[in-house]
Amino acid sequence: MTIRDDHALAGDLATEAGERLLALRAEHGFADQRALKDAGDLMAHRFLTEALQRLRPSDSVLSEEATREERMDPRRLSADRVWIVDPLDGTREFSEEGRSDWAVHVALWEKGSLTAGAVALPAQGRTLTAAVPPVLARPGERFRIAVSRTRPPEFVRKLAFLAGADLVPIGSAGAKISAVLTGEVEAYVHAGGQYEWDSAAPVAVALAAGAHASRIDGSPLVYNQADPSLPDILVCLPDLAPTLLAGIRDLHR
Ligand SMILES: Nc1ncnc2c1ncn2[C@@H]1O[C@H](COP(=O)(O)O)[C@@H](OP(=O)(O)O)[C@H]1O
Ligand SMILES: [Mg+2]
Repeated sequence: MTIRDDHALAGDLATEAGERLLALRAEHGFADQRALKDAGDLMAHRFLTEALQRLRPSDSVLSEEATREERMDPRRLSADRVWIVDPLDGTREFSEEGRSDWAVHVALWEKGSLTAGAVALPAQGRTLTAAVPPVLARPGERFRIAVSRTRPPEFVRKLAFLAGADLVPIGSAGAKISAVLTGEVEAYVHAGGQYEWDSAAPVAVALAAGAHASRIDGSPLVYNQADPSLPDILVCLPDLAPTLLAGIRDLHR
């Protein structure tokens, strides 16, 4: 790979890591899910961090699979450019045969904002990018809210009831945000725990597409913090944001 612009690099790296994960899945099989998860996380992390080290040697990297010391490296906090990557988001789903709700996230944060991002959905055969973002659908009468398959927040069921929406369980934050952007659902709500790498790349794509993306209290999602915890998020079609934010506020009173 030669030196390319940051958008192209994000897209190429996410796509290539995804292709390697598909090959690993085919080769490894699903008999030992724990081993498949670990092998996928490690292989994709190594591929992305080695490629970024080679192609962007002066940039910092924040990866889910880095060691605690690497994640706490103070140079990241004073850096102008930080790649925020989740080598395998939806690790659980990656290890389940037939599931396509897992993703590779590659985002670039520069001086306070996300300036490039790509989400590869290898088992869906596509990569969404902030450079060429999807065209958003218009909301219909009734709408759908994507939630975690395994950790749906308690209040989201009530929110869906109040808003007249259906809940759609999907694995991976990247796959859920992508589902909002491609019209499979209209919103994604999460609370109770998550990290910067779970949302940076899909949020970069969502914002470029003109979707709403914020914390569930409506405040901005802020990246490259000392503590990478970013425990809650709302991504939705822009017309639905006022209703959903008001509903969430009422349920938390
Ligand atoms: N309560 C929680 N605490 C920490 N991480 C959480 C979480 N809920 C979801 N996540 C992370 O967010 C991603 C999407 O989760 P889910 O599929 O349940 O919606 C997963 O990333 P990884 O697969 O990269 O670990 C998962 O670990
Ligand atoms: Mg993740």
